[in-house]
Amino acid sequence: MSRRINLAVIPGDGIGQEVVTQGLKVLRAALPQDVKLETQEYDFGAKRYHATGETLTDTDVEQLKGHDAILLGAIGDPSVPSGVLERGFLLKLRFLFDHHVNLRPSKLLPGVATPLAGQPEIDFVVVREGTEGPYTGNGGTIRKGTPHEVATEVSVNTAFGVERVVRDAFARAQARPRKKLTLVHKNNVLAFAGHLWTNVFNEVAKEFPEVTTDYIHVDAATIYLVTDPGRFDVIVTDNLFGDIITDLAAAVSGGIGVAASGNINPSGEFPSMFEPVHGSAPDIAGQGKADPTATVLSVALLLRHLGYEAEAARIEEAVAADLGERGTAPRTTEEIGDALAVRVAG
Ligand SMILES: NC(=O)c1ccc[n+]([C@@H]2O[C@H](COP(=O)([O-])OP(=O)(O)OC[C@H]3O[C@@H](n4cnc5c(N)ncnc54)[C@H](O)[C@@H]3O)[C@@H](O)[C@H]2O)c1
Ligand SMILES: CC(C)[C@H](C(=O)O)[C@@H](O)C(=O)O
Ligand SMILES: [Mg+2]
Repeated sequence: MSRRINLAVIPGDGIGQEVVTQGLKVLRAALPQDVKLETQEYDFGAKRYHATGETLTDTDVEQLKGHDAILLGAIGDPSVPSGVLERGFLLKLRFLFDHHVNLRPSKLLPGVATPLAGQPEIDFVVVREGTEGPYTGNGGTIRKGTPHEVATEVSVNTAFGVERVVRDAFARAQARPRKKLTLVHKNNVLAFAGHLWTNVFNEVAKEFPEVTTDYIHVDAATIYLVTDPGRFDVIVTDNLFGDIITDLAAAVSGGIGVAASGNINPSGEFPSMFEPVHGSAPDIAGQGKADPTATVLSVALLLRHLGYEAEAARIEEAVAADLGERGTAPRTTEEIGDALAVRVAG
């Protein structure tokens, strides 16, 4: 295991800086003395865009390649046209660094409020494909701005891309106690892509006889995520469906403020990037209201990815203990970060 972590830190926009500061605080508290943490901060986001017109240059990409991992707060700001930073920075980086496994765990911890009735058992992982689907920018517009405008946004699904993420999801299901994998798609309507996903899923399933499998249409999946989330163990799904169901998954398992994610490049060819599922939350930015827990849990995913399992587990235990005792009195972003850092260090 490397005893040095060379981390790229991208606070980004809105609440990004606030939550990343707390994430780094907890990271420092979790690391043993002999692990040297080197961080380099990058100023990607709205400010840089307004100053230079750039979102992510070739030079930036080369520099980012030199890091062991990336910690991102969030990107996106009302002062920048929608999509410019999301596509020009975030998706560009996910694609260039081949982050094809977008890992989004959901666990309802004891004592944590959920809008669902009772206290259902929620402990599942969504493996969201991260480089294909309707996200690739394959589309166009004709007769723009006229009453006869036509817009297309093509969903790209390759056998190569689907197979590698499905295989990853099977391996993750195999490693979990329940060993269950659910394919979520919409193969009754999106027949071409749905056929490819279903076929690949069924083929790869033959290599994992211990894994129980099922299939659910994405619309029905939103029902079960609310009425029977305990049925899920690992879910594999395409990029857009995964985006949508993981916000819903967050909402039922403690809220968007505690939902973590990893954009993983499993081969290690490029650094993986860890970030909260949420965005830059301009509605609460700069007010100390953002919950940094999602970022802290993303730091735990980052540590696990780099081989620091004990440190990752300690962060998760600290979060579980803190959430269990939170009560209703509101705390600031910094107060939550401090409390977590103390628990982790203690
Ligand atoms: N990975 C990313 O960088 C990322 C992810 C999602 C959205 N975005 C971008 O962020 C901007 C805002 O998007 P949005 O409003 O659709 O989604 P959002 O996730 O930023 O906010 C949705 C709601 O959740 C709340 N929220 C989010 N994070 C929270 C936290 N840590 N603690 C407490 N409440 C929190 C917000 O206040 C808001 O009410 C847009 O520009 C969007 O494109 C970026
Ligand atoms: C901001 C946007 C590009 C992004 C996505 O759709 O993947 C976000 O919603 C997320 O969930 O990380
Ligand atoms: Mg999203």
